[in-house]
Amino acid sequence: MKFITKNLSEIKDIIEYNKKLEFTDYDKNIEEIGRSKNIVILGNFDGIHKGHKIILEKAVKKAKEKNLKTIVYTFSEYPKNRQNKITTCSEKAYLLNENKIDYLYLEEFEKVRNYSPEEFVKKVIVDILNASEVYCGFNFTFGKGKSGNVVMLEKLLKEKNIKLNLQEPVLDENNEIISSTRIRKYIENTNFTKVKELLGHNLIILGKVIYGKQLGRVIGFPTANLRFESKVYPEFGVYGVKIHIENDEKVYNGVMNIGRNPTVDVGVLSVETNIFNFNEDIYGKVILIEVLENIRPEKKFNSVEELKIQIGNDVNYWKQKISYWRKKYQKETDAI
Ligand SMILES: Cc1cc2nc3c(=O)[nH]c(=O)nc-3n(C[C@H](O)[C@H](O)[C@H](O)COP(=O)(O)O)c2cc1C
Ligand SMILES: Nc1ncnc2c1ncn2[C@@H]1O[C@H](COP(=O)(O)OP(=O)(O)O)[C@@H](O)[C@H]1O
Repeated sequence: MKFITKNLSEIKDIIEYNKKLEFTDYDKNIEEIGRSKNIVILGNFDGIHKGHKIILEKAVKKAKEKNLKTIVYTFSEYPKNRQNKITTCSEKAYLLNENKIDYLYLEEFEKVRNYSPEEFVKKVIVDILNASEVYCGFNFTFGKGKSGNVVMLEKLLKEKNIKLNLQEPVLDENNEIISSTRIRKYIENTNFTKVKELLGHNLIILGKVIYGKQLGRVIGFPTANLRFESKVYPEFGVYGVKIHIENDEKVYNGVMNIGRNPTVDVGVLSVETNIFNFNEDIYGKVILIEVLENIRPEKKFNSVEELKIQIGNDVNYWKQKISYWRKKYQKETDAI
């Protein structure tokens, strides 16, 4: 997958994590997509849930049949869910690449926010994206103040000889519409069975390992700390996770704490993971965490000694669970 963006800082984590994702010149990529027609997929795609994946799959299949490229056109930072997004730009890029998209176009919202629906179709879909077909969901809106809906989009595209493929709502097992809003609630309530059912993958957290208090190693549980992003997190607490490390083929198990470390800290928000059977310096490396299960809420202990005992219990609990699953599913691999 290639990126079309002028804001490199938003995707630097994913580019470091996956060295195969080439970053090429903005102008060169714009020129490249202008050379032949493309399949364009429009939407915010927060989370890349099962509904999104169905649109992506259909678009990719069509592109293969017609020997065309797929472009996901989305906003890099969308004001509506700046604070409570499910996926950061880098996480979205990771998931879109998994779904075999050719180009990810990250648009600056400010640049197009005042376009009328007509202008948007002409300037973006026709002139820049060079679309032969467009895919989007039933509730897609566009243009100044969200003045355009899918009915208007279909009409405007038809005038330009572009076909619109509209995706009807995708339902979950209880016949409820799968939506980013519902998934956000399930994440906050730590209902990871539902999160996985609606996303079609485990909740992921991708980020660079930064320096913390350097106390973890002293109490016997070093933790790889990630910067706290403005996005939706499960409630403060301890979680069983899988960890993938940049440039490392292995998948590791571990336990993660999200919170303010009230026992020892003045309240800095942190996301930190103790990786099992691991002993390397990974400061500055990008890691990807898959969140599997809630173990317990974060707590203020009376002493660091008590905290240390409890972390030991958390680690043992999760290790036992892993060995139970390994036996049950007869898995040979290190990570569950
Ligand atoms: C599995 C696990 C559980 C944790 N639970 C708590 C907790 O309940 N309360 C708390 O104050 N800190 C908790 N922490 C965070 C520790 O306070 C933190 O890891 C330690 O202070 C080291 O921080 P550092 O990585 O910045 O050096 C937990 C950490 C881990 C790995
Ligand atoms: N098993 C492990 N789990 C997590 N980090 C580890 C592990 N082994 C070594 N490390 C390294 O140690 C660092 C964490 O040590 P820690 O004392 O908690 O320092 P900090 O407070 O800076 O995170 C990690 O960033 C990583 O580079």
